[in-house]
Amino acid sequence: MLTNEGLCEVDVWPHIQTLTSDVISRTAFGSNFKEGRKIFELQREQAKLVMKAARSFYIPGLKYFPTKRNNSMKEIDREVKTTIKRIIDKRVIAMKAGESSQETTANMLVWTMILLGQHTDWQTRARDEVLHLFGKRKPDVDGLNHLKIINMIFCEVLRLYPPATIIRRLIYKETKLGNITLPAHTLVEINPLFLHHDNDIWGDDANDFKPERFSEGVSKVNKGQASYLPFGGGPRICIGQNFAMLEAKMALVMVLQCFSFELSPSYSHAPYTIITLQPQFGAHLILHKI
Ligand code: HEM
Repeated sequence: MLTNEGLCEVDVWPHIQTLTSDVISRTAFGSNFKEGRKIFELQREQAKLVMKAARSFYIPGLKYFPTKRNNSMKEIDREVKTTIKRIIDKRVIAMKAGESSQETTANMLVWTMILLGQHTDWQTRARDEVLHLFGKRKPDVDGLNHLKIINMIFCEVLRLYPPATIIRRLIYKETKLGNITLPAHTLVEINPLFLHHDNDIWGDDANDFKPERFSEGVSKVNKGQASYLPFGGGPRICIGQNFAMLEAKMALVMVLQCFSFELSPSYSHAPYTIITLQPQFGAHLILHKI
């Protein structure tokens, strides 16, 4: 794959998706990880169909008609259920949480590689930190917890490209929100993407990649408000956030130890949402072996 100059162009997006679904499949399904991975592949297909349905005209009752899309969705649903049942029958604990967690972690990693391919000064700072802590050694958990620059970078990536773009809450009793009174059973949608780009909260440079914002941790940035919500908040906050951060750090450290990279001219910037926030046309990078 490498040219004589030791570089090559790779769309890293599909590889990152394989990596994160492999990690969660092995963690959740143990020796049955191949079947687990199949579930994630089916779910990716399902997400595309759900988005198509959400973007088309709403006709009451249409979902009960045997259209091509409805039939495909039912077929995928059946296959996912049969596969999960097969795994449970073999007495392996299937972790339901894994369904979208591999996707969100993949999103965080891919946007990180894209942004570091663009902001190579931060890539150099991250690599210096990695080489200082680990050299070319395999990273260990203790060392991963000491990564400060990489932590700041991930926080800023999650601010600019929060994988979960919508958080929902169903209000169970009448609630006052500022000067609005919301009746019971109202569905409230919070959009972290808008919140994270709000100039009033983040300043005029809200759209810029500036990991230094997080140099003193997340709580300083929040200023006592819930203005930074990549993992949601409250009692239903993401339970996998530490797992995700550890996994992403491990992967990024190993990439930084082996390669330097920059954005390829064939990369085209098109964030879009298929349940989670993804790069529509992949993530083409030029890798240099180091
Ligand atoms: C960068 C990666 C991830 C992001 C950005 C993310 C984001 C989120 C968000 C926004 C929520 C909703 C929280 C709320 O409603 O307040 C959530 C819930 C959840 N996440 Fe994650 N997540 C990630 C990775 C993971 C991983 C790796 C796992 C499991 C290993 C996981 C398991 C869960 C579970 C089980 C919930 C539901 C919690 C509940 O309803 O009580 N997540 N996540």
